[in-house]
Amino acid sequence: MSAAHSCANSSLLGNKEYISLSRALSELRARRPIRISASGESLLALPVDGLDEQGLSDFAVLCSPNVLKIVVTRQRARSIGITASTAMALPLSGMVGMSTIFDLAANAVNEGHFAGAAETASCAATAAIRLVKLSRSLPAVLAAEVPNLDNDLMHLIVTVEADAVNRFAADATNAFALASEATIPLASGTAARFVVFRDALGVDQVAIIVGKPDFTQPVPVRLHSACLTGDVFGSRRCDCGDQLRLALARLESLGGGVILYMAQEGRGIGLANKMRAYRLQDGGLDTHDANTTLGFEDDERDYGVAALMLRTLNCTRIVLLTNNPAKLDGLTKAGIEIAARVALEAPVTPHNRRYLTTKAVRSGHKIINLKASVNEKS
Ligand SMILES: Nc1nc2c(ncn2[C@@H]2O[C@H](COP(=O)(O)OP(=O)(O)OP(=O)(O)O)[C@@H](O)[C@H]2O)c(=O)[nH]1
Ligand SMILES: [Zn+2]
Repeated sequence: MSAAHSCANSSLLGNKEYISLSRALSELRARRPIRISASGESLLALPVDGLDEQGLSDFAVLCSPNVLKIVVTRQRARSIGITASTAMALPLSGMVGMSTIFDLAANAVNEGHFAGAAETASCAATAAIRLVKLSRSLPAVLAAEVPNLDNDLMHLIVTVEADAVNRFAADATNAFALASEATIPLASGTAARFVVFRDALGVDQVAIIVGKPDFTQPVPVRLHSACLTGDVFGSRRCDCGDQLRLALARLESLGGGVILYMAQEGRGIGLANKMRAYRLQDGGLDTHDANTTLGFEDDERDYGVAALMLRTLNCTRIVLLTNNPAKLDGLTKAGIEIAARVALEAPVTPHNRRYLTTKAVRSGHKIINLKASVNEKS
């Protein structure tokens, strides 16, 4: 099989914009500041996630005398009591420490430490959040206007344009190449071909061709988002592991099919943030509100990459195994023809009932077992 969608040209002689963006992303992952420019402004930005007191103090010195702001998404702003329809920047008073900053970014309601009123985040600040999100960090950054300094340190800081960030975010996940493939015998006795794609951010996405599907007919496909806790360890908080095993058995009984195992842990927020969301759920929030309290969408997934993978496999007419209407919608919009949907109903248990009910009520998941089990009880 040959690569269908090669990565954006990342050689040194390639696209300069792409190179500076991927460098900026590496800087953010290493918890170092970057500079983001937009018309009329230039900001230094640093992710809140993973920052310690020393990092905060170094950043404050670097930005001095300019005021530090914390930039949060509209969802996070709302959860700390600010009416917002865009990302917001909150000026900080001089003496705040990391615990206050982290509270503002992700924890409790804490409105007492803004030095001034919340402002609509600028283009550069909004782009900073977008880039930080690509690194699977909490969507919150510290930002300040670039101080009027011309020293060696300033020259070391990677600079990107806000517009370029937006182009990069849209393109990077959809530019991917075939990395490798191999055949693996499964415990059930079926052979499966694991085809690994790698996107331009270095993230691996896997298509597992189970058995020998007939590609001249609509191919049975399970589009599955990674869930370490459920898929590997059988967590009872969700139905993921059960659904994965049901899907595999179903594909085998249908003579073969494809599992797209997507690196979209926690509905796209990443494993660390999923654990943060679980802690908020332990405090009483449901799975949707926990995501938005952390500043994310309730579901951050995009199914465009899955559609590209299917196209690469010559699999554009499918039977989709799912209860999730957003998957049907996402793949259809990306040009995949869905000949039929097959439900994938995991057992409802006391542990997962609340989670499944939220999915049914708030995301429209079609879960008949849930109704049956509710009726049984009443
Ligand atoms: N943020 C968050 N993610 C969760 C939680 N519980 C499970 N997940 C993630 O939710 C995703 C579930 O994905 P899928 O199994 O593909 O499916 P789905 O959206 O439930 O739709 P189906 O196709 O019907 O299974 C996985 O990425 C899990 O890691 C939770 O409480 N919070
Ligand atoms: Zn799960």
